[in-house]
Amino acid sequence: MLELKQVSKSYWGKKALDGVDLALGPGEIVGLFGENGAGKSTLMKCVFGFIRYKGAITLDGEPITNQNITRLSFATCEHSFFPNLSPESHRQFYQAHFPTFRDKRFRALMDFFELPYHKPAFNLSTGQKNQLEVILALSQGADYILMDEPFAGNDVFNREDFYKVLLGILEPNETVLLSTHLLEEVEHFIGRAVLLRQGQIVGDVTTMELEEQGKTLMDFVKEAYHYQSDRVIRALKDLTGEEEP
Ligand SMILES: Nc1ncnc2c1ncn2[C@@H]1O[C@H](COP(=O)(O)OP(=O)(O)OP(=O)(O)O)[C@@H](O)[C@H]1O
Repeated sequence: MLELKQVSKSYWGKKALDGVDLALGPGEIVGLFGENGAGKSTLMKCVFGFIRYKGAITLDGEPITNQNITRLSFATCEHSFFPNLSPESHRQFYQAHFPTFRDKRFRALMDFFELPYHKPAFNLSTGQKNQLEVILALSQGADYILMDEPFAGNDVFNREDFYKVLLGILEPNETVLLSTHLLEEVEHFIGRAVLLRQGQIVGDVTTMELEEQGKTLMDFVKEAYHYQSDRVIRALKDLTGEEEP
């Protein structure tokens, strides 16, 4: 289990995460949602120890160190691959460094996305770079796969088909935490939705619970955010100074 207990993070005195408690169990596929600046990327960066934070993050009760960090993998829209290396060189590097590397999955996903094996990563398009990032995170052989807006800039067919493929290849003990703004696209892929607002968890629900309540993921997010549907009209009125007809 990946567990965050009372995790807080401030940047220059301003809170980005505020007392977050979250536990992810084996095999869960969890969507992490929230408005821009809600703290989604900060939460993931804390898990990997990229930034300092207050509170505790543990993996099966142990702190995350060099001993267990390979049980986690990360796909970020900021990209973490080596720009000068080709996908094939990444494959060889991962195979040498991660005993759990899933070569068959790597090749299957490379074929699915039709990525070139021998082109340096910096020569790939933005969408292809995202694909390589995701392929590496999924092939590392990690138990916990965290993805932060992995497909910002990818076309809709690629994204939708990818989620279907992902559901087909994930093994029952693999856990995914996926941050995205594309609620509708991942609604049928995830089993649980966690909602962040101003650094705090304001919603945590399984998709089965939503179904029982007859709600969509969008309903849930709007409710938890107290979304005001007249926001646009009010903003336009303020900007143009015009009264409503
Ligand atoms: N390096 C930084 N220095 C200062 N403030 C930061 C830094 N990184 C993030 N922040 C601030 O922390 C808060 C949370 O940012 P974060 O990137 O975690 O949000 P997010 O939910 O991932 O947003 P988005 O959906 O826009 O990617 C924001 O107010 C942001 O401005």
